[in-house]
Amino acid sequence: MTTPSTALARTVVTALRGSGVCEVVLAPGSRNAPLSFALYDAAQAGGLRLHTRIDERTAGFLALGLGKVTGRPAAMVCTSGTAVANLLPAVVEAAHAGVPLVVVTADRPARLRGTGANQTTDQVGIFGAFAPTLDVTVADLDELLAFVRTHEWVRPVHLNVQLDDPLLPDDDGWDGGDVPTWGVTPEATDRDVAELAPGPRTVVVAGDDAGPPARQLAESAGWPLLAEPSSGCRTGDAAIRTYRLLLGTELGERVQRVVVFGHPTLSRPVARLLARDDVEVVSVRHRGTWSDRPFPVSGEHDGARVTVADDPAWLEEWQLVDRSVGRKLDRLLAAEPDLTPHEVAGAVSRALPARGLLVVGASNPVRDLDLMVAPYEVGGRRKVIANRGLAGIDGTTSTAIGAALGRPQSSRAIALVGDVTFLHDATGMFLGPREERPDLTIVVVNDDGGSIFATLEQGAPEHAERFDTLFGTPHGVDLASLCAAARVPHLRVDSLPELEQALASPNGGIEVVEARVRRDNRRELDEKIRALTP
Ligand SMILES: Cc1ncc(C[n+]2csc(CCOP(=O)(O)OP(=O)(O)O)c2C)c(N)n1
Ligand SMILES: C=C(O[C@H]1C=C[C@H](C(=O)CCC(=O)O)[C@@H](C(=O)O)[C@@H]1O)C(=O)O
Ligand SMILES: [Mg+2]
Repeated sequence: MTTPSTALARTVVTALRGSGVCEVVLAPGSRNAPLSFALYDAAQAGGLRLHTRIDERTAGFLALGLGKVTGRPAAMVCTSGTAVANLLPAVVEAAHAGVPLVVVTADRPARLRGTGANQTTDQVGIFGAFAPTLDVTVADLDELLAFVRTHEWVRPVHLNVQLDDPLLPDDDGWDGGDVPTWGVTPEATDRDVAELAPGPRTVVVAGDDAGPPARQLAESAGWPLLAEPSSGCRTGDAAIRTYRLLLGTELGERVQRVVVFGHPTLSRPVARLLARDDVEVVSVRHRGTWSDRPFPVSGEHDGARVTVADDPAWLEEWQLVDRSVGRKLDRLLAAEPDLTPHEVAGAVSRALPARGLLVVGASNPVRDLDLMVAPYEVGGRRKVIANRGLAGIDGTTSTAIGAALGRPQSSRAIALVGDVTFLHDATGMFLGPREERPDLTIVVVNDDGGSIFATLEQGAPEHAERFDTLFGTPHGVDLASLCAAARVPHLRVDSLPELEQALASPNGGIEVVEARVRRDNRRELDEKIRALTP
């Protein structure tokens, strides 16, 4: 018989494993020592893979990346106090994006709550509705299993484990114990699928995590597919590369109906289209909390299909114009004297082979990719993901490392991020010498600040005097030195051929390719691109 805290911790670990958790990210602490020892033993027994990270923010986003590619919850474990609060960014992103996640926090015993006991705060309910808390005091496996399994993998859950002294096991270890069988929740049978008739000039909008159903509808109906890079369906002949530019033309004005899948977040032209009162919007439900659409819809459904294909002339018109504007965009960029962020995104999208993994950061990189990705072939099994639940720039490096670790079958793993995004998660590169490292090329588009703001209202000349202080935030950080400090190989490139050469010859392991680009001409370049017409 071991100590009560060790017995409780082992029961919690058994419940995690009995709920399908195979990946656990641990941040070191003393109060969570019983959990740490139990996790170590379970990992040794072969029941799960254990990752250790010193920064809980990093741990949270690493677990998020693992969950995004496996579709099963990863768990993250930490000590009490501010460590718990550092998990909130990953929790709210997971909740809004519908990514499974289990948060396990060590806590002082309830008798100390409300006192000045060290490292003791109110951890029960700390994540609000984004991750309901079970305050764990007794080793009740059935209760734990019931709680962790009820969320059906579409939102995080929080186990707050009260652990009392003695915290360390007093036996020779644990064999991981017997693991309850974990059954996958059966697919709901009473799905509500909208039956759509041809006729209205229709486009299919595929936002983040829309998945193949959006493409399948567009292809069977013969409708243009406006798919964001992380939609999971930027594939096939119906996908329109320059849709965000075309929506501002006469073609876009003729749209009468939209079928929307996933979580569209990228562009104002799509947001404007979905808000138009002369356009009917049919919504296909997406995962994630707050799934109500922020625009009027004629109906919410679990799916959508057509009984007969529509007149092909409408799609053919979009395809013809798309090819024309795409050629003009490529010519415009090639005429620029310096390497442009859009060309970086284009090179990265071309370097992504079938079965490859691409993790793209918020801000301009995902938008540049949106303009530059020539739709991939169907069946290429490329996985392009982004943290679009809340479009944060935090934790992107960690998300990419987690996704690469969770998808070892990837033929190649690449991340495309901006410099501020990269700096925001610098600790994502701080892996201990015994930590598993994936092959991952992190392409950093370095324009020494946040260039997206230059393309927004605050980038107008009248704000120039305050712009860099408030929005541009130049930092002058030497990324080579930062990478050296983390012992991560770094290469700087200043031209498209250099970038293409770097992408064609990966080092292996985690590496950074820094593409230096301008930020001073971003607004002007953006305006020239937006002005392109068929
Ligand atoms: C956690 C978080 N903080 C702040 C923001 C606001 N924000 C959006 S984009 C951006 C700048 C990103 O700069 P960078 O990564 O260099 O990309 P660029 O715009 O230069 O392409 C900021 C601060 C955010 N989305 N998330
Ligand atoms: C920087 C933030 O997010 C803003 C980023 C871009 C959005 C945008 O309008 C891009 C323009 C386009 O692609 O068409 C902007 C928006 O949605 O209005 C976001 O607020 C931020 O800190 O919020
Ligand atoms: Mg930048």
